[in-house]
Amino acid sequence: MRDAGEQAAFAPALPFALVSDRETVVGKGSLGVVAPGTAPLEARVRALLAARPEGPRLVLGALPFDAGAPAHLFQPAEVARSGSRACFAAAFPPPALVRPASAHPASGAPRRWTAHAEPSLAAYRAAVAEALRRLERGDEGLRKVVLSRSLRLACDRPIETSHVLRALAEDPLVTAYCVPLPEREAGHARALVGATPELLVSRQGTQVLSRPLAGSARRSPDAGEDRAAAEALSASDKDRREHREVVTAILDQLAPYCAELGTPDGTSLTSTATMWHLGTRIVGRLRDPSVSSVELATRLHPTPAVCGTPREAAAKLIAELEGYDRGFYAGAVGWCDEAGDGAWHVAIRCAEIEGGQARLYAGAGIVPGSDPVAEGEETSAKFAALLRALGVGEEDVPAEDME
Ligand SMILES: C=C(O[C@H]1C=CC=C(C(=O)O)[C@@H]1O)C(=O)O
Repeated sequence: MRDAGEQAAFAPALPFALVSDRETVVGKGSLGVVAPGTAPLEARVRALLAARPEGPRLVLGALPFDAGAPAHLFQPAEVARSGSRACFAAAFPPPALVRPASAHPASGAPRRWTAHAEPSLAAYRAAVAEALRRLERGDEGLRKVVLSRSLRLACDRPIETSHVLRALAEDPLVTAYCVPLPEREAGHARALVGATPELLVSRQGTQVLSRPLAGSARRSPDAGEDRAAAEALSASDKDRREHREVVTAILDQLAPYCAELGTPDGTSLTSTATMWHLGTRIVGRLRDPSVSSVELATRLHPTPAVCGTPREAAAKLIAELEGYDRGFYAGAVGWCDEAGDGAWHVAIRCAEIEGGQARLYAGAGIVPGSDPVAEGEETSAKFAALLRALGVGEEDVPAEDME
């Protein structure tokens, strides 16, 4: 574990950004990092802000999937916020030459990519089949588990993260994000970059909002097929069960904190440029306005949209069957200010980029009745937005890993 001195030396190589039509937050530089420790994260956030009264009154960053691993939260040296995308263009100006965002305008010759799946699609299907056996036996009361796989990409030159972020932010239905991470090798900028459709929790005054998603279908460029995919998802009992696990868990976790709590619109279809999902808006009013957005995020995370139910049994099965550390994938990215207001988005549809390497992650919720082939196909569909933003062609990924 790094000590507090090293943490404070964090020098982000690129800005932090959360970008959507509703809210954009851009942070540059770092005045200090929330120290690791055993005190609750919200107390450590307050301690950092109290120690540096000269800086912006908020922290930005990422929470890892494993709630026991250290969070990466820092106080930026400068921050810009807007209720639209206004401050995004100023921090990430579009390149002078107008070409498709995925063409990486500064790079000259076309980029060459190599890709391999880790685990392979075949191994992922086998893991899903094993999870189904455990679910059907009811081991440890298991009802749902979310299993992921990853794609490792290597480029013949450094990946231009800001181009990737701009390309992801073209989808108006997602929150695009870039979280600079501490470098592991000098000069190899490292960042978590993605485009999530899912809000873990936001808090503004006493208003609490969560918008969980679970249940998915690939979108189609053909309007008829696209509508049919949406209707099949809406009617799918398997997907509705998968979704209900998430909504129930979030309502249960929020109930002790809220005077009013409900799902005023019920469950409905929602989409990104590449996927359909089932979504539910959960709204609440806090009993105690001193409960911060970080505290709410750490209580809710990991929801059954990324882990499963019961939480501990699902996390154990994920560790056994996935066999890799998810890092910040399936964690949360966001911000929290001194008053406790803030927003935390589920860190999915993302890649960890480091120099010329990118590791993409995608997962799918498994419940009794899931099909290993269909779940594998769902993870392939979830890679599509990132592959497009990186400028990686389907032909660059081994066909047997992208069916
Ligand atoms: C875990 C992921 O998606 C979650 C969010 C929406 C729909 C999901 C699903 O249908 O399985 C997942 O729960 C991911 O994209 O890696």
